[in-house]
Amino acid sequence: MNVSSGAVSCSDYGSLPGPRGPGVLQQLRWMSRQHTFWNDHAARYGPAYRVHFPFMLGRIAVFTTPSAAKTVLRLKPSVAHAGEAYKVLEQSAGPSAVILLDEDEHLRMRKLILSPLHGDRLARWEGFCEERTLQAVESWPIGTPMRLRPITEQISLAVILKIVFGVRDPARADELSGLLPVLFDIPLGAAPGYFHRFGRIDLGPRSPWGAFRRKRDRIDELVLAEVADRRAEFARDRGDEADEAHADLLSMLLAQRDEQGRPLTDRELRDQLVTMLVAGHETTSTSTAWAIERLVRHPEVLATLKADLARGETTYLDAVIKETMRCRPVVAQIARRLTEETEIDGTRIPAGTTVIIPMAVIHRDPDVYPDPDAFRPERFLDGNDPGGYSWLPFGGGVRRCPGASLALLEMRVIIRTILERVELSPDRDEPEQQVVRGVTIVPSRGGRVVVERRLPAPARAPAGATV
Ligand code: HEM
Repeated sequence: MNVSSGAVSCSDYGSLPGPRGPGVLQQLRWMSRQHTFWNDHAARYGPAYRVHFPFMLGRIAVFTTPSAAKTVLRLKPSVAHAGEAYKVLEQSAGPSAVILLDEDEHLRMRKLILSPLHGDRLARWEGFCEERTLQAVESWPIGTPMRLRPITEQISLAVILKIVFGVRDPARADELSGLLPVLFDIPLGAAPGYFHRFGRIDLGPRSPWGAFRRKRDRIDELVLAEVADRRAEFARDRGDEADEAHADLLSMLLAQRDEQGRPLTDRELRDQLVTMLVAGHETTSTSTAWAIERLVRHPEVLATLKADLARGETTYLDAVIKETMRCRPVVAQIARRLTEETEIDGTRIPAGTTVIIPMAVIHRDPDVYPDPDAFRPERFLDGNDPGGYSWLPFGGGVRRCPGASLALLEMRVIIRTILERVELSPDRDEPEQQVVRGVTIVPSRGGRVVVERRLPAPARAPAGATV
């Protein structure tokens, strides 16, 4: 058995409190309001409780303290399987996607996809991101409410398409961009197909699963056509990744060989590419929209940020981003399936149980974040940062989001560029509600703002060169 440190006496999973109602209702409630579900239950049952989702995960133990998060995220990869816990994503991501693998297979694939996401490689995308943001800002109407989230989504999508494919064929990239939302904004009628094969009944293009499947098949065709073109290109000129034309993920994956000298299969390539495209833009664009949603409703924070940016400083901007991701985490929880009985915060959790760490609750712990509803970036300044396992928007341990540095870079560039070029106000005073869209939590009205006026370009060198 795995044992967490610090436990004095130990209780069993069965003694954990939790709702008595049917599991189906528990799961439906979670699906409609993930963050509220975890918070309401924590308020009622305390820092450790159990729930049951019959169509997904089954028996679940929920832990809401930073110390439990630390224990769970430091468990050996052979004991805590994230791939198994995220199995519900298989219909979008594909069975060989890095997020669905565990242990050695996971480690191998993760190493491969990390190559283009290293800090020093990322700087090259900064100029492209700024350029796309400026193009978008120029077309914004003055005085008319508009939704920010679709705009930030387009910017992040353009960036991730460049990083993943390098984009040789713009028409293919455009068609792909239009189709991708079906993989994360899952139509209600197709949702049962994610949980069970009985939900995957194709009654033609107008049936929910039929429509979903056809779009997914078309995405696969487009991705595989790109893979075929690039395999041919690779065989011809063997790209050097130092050369800009081969700095994308696909070029890097094409060059990989396993111990037997075999390249990745088409299926493996498709699953990594699609996962990166989806995971790599929806979360980032939503977080960016939340940051602006929070800023326009907190004029004093906005003024401090603008003054800081005008001095060429980005410390406060980083604190604003951290505070946004604390109080509006776009992913509400992370999960691990235990392969062995494990003791967590003094409770023995049997093998086969899924352990959930809901960031949506940890980020609101008043002992760590006093007055948790207040939007206060100062919490993260001057050594106040509680750090460690209290701030987990990107998850943690060996499964920590590999795109975190890219996401933070994009958020910095997009927020700074927008604030330097336009003066924004909220379309109404009330904050936007947090609503579930697929696997992320988005602003209920899309992050609506009004452009009050345009601002003159700041006297500052543009960000790194355009790729
Ligand atoms: C604000 C933006 C983002 C947020 C909040 C976010 C959040 C997360 C979270 C919570 C996880 C699960 C971690 C765990 O279980 O411990 C994850 C995994 C992952 N994310 Fe992100 N993510 C973001 C951006 C990105 C970007 C930009 C990319 C790609 C470029 C990306 C690719 C992935 C992948 C491939 C995984 C699976 C990693 C693995 O299984 O080893 N994400 N992300």
